[in-house]
Amino acid sequence: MAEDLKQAALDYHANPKPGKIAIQVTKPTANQRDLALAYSPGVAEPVRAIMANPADAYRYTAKGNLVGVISDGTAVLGLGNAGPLASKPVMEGKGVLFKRFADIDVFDIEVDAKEPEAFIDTVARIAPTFGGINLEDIAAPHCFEIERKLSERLDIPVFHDDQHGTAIIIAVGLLNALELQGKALDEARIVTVGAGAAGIAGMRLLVDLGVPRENILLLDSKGVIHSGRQDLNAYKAEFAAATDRRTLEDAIAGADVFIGLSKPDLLSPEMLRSMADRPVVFALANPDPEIRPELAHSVRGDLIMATGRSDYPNQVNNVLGFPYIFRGALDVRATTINEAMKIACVEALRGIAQEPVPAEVLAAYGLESLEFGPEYMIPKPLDPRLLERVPPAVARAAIDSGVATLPYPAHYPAQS
Ligand SMILES: NC(=O)C1=CN([C@@H]2O[C@H](COP(=O)(O)OP(=O)(O)OC[C@H]3O[C@@H](n4cnc5c(N)ncnc54)[C@H](OP(=O)(O)O)[C@@H]3O)[C@@H](O)[C@H]2O)C=CC1
Ligand SMILES: CC(=O)C(=O)O
Ligand SMILES: [Mg+2]
Repeated sequence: MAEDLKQAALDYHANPKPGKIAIQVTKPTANQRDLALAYSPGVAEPVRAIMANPADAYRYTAKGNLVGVISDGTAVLGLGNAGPLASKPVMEGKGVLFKRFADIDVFDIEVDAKEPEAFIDTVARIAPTFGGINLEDIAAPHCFEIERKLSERLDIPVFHDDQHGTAIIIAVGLLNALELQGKALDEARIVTVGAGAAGIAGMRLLVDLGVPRENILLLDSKGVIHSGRQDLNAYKAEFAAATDRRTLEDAIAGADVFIGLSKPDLLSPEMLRSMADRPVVFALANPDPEIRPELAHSVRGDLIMATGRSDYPNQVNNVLGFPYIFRGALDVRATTINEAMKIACVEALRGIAQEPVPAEVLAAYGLESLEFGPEYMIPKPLDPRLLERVPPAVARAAIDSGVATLPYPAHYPAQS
């Protein structure tokens, strides 16, 4: 990152007051009567109502529009185990995105828990506060157990964003990028570096969407995940390939797609040169991608390139997913976020990128024109159509798949 952007980022977070998000009071507090309603004695009435009928918590408290963004700080972006305290700017950032894009309130919670059980117990104990739990930046393999056990224990949606949010956006981007490159999803040879939360969930969703497992080579820090390895956890073992290829250099030769969910600068110019014609390169590590777009474009002119960042075209980032998935899930009070809801989100997002771009999106990005193509194959985060289209698709899928407890919202489609 350029030095001036680094300093600007620190200033942005520090001034005019520290952090990026604050709490707002939503009811009058001007006089004695207001206080008598807000607090004692008035507050006892909703307490009594909720004691008699727990569902009244959704009527009388902020629970129904409140998501817990919760991390243990073990996989903060691509910066590794930064710890819970240093994860707080990212968690506040997710809160900003939830609020800005889907009007969802967030408490960010950073938990100092070394073991999954301690983390699970902490989240389960505070869960009554929330309408949903967004787990963030929790390293594999603990993230899988944490999400599964919390989902079993709680009757509100529990969603590990780095797994499913990322997987959904990768699928959207890949479907559109392959279409532009004239390649079929079920024929493309895919090499993914990073077999953690994002890598495993991303590949699982692609398999669900029709990618043959044998078309995927997955790599971790030790190289290709192959059937001869004795050091694989159960999640990596799902993708163990019968192959002689061992390194990224071996794996990438002739591949159609590179997906990076790992660390900076792992894809060299020579490796990029060795890929098939018209490749797709998603270098998604944040903040520094597996290959810089400037470098990639200087190596070959026939690629479609995406990063996870806001300052390049084609931002493949879970910001396109989690605000709208939770909006749809909360609005029908879904008990979980299931595969049908994820796939509905993929379809809704995919279509938006293929349609004409509204003037307000052009204005937000300082562009004169933009159309579906190599430099625009996924919607821009500031596109108001995201809120209009994605929550309805998710809500409908929740209803159709039987996990909604409220009917389709009368006020849909939501407007930004
Ligand atoms: N653009 C987006 O929307 C998103 C991007 N990401 C990015 O993906 C990356 C991973 O995140 P996440 O899955 O949550 O983290 P995890 O900690 O769960 O997984 C990290 C994975 O990266 C692998 N890895 C580390 N170093 C190397 C290396 N030198 N070569 C190959 N593989 C390596 C690890 O290998 P091993 O298993 O051997 O330790 C592990 O499999 C981060 O950079 C993050 O910013 C994540 C979510 C969303
Ligand atoms: C985008 C995101 O969630 C990550 O890089 O971890
Ligand atoms: Mg994350």
